[in-house]
Amino acid sequence: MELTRGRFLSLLGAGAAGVLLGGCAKSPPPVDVTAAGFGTEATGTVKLWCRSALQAANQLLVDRFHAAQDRIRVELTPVQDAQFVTKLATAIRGGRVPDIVDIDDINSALFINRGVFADLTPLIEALPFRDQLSPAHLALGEHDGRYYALPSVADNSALWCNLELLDRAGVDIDEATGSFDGYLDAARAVSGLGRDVHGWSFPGNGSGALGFTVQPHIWATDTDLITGEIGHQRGDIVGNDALRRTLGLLHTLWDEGLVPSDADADDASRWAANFHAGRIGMMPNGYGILVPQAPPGLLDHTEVRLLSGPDGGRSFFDGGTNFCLPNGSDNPSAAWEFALFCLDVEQQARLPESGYIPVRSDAATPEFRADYPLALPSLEDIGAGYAPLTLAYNRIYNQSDGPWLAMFRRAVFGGDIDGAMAQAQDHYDEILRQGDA
Ligand SMILES: OC[C@H]1O[C@H](O[C@H]2O[C@H](CO)[C@@H](O)[C@H](O)[C@H]2O)[C@H](O)[C@@H](O)[C@@H]1O
Repeated sequence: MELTRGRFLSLLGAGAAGVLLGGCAKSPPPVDVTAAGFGTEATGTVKLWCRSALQAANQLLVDRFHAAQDRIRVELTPVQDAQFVTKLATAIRGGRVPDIVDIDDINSALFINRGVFADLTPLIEALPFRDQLSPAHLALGEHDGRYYALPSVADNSALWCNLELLDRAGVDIDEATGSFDGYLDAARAVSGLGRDVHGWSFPGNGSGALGFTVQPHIWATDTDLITGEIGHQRGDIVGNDALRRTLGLLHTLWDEGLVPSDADADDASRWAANFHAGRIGMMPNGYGILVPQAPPGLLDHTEVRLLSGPDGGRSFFDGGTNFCLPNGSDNPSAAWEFALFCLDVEQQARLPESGYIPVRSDAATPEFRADYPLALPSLEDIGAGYAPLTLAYNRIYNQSDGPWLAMFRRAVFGGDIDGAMAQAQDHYDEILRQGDA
């Protein structure tokens, strides 16, 4: 389905629409990635936009690229996550685009459906490591059987476990982490260790962080909360048993005091502190949040598992970034050369230094396994990763006035699971209808 200008603007929100409605730029010609010599021996400057959260990771790659060759210089511009879509859309409308963007993978489809990114299919299909690339990242960059995005960096959620607490509570990590019954038994046992110790933790007022860490419990059953193809999507909320049981688990954890008592107010800014203090048994979270700030010693008795569904299964949020080349840029050939450099195993295997995970499963070399055991679980089971392909992700999950957080809070803190799901069904459908209208 081709996304009309009206649909595109409504998805971006009123602020972006106001800017973008100002003028009507002509569509630039698509980048021809099949031109002779494309992506080799290029010269000049590459303008790269990255998510500001990933600035350090991108800067390391740029520095190493500069050290490895002297034909191409990369100018890095960090852009706040909340402004990325609007700024890029504005640049596209104005006809002054960067050569390459390292965009949140869940936002790739917004632009791909508008037809403003280069078709990278022949380049991606020719990569010798194409089959090792993260399938979920690739899926977010696919449209009508063509690929418009190259996976670049993974930012995955998983379950982080404090083995010292689990051992003291007499809990076996594998029994504890394979089902909701296992989670609950273990959380009760760990919480019994002391007043300040809790079996579980979640940021009950952090919409995006909850989207990142709670949804995989549902995906582990091969179910999503959104159903249908872009253009015909609706919520799969009422009657979604995996969702109902997930909300039920989280309500029980709250109701029985198995999570910290201020979890209802946490917008994810205080989230990791209790785990770092050694007071949380199990917590869904991301590598980049837990590892860089961890106090000495904690990680020696930390293990990571993928997130389970109610009765088993495994999944994780396959977040992070994709490289995309906006049509109409000055130097796409050099941009692709830089992208390929970043995809080298040598570069990918160093991503945990800046808090991220490779997008190539073959980056799990013996050295990588020895150096970064806590980054391994999602890489070893890369096919279990998922992220929803929708144009409405931000409005449903990342905006704090969206239906996801409202459903979570009414169900988990209010205990009205059925009422919360019924209300969310209507709100999901409304947003998806507007987005697809
Ligand atoms: O929007 C999809 C993205 O989800 C993650 O971000 C969310 O969780 C973070 C905490 O884990 C939170 O700090 C952020 O505000 C949330 O939007 C993830 O970090 C992204 O890489 C992922 O693509």
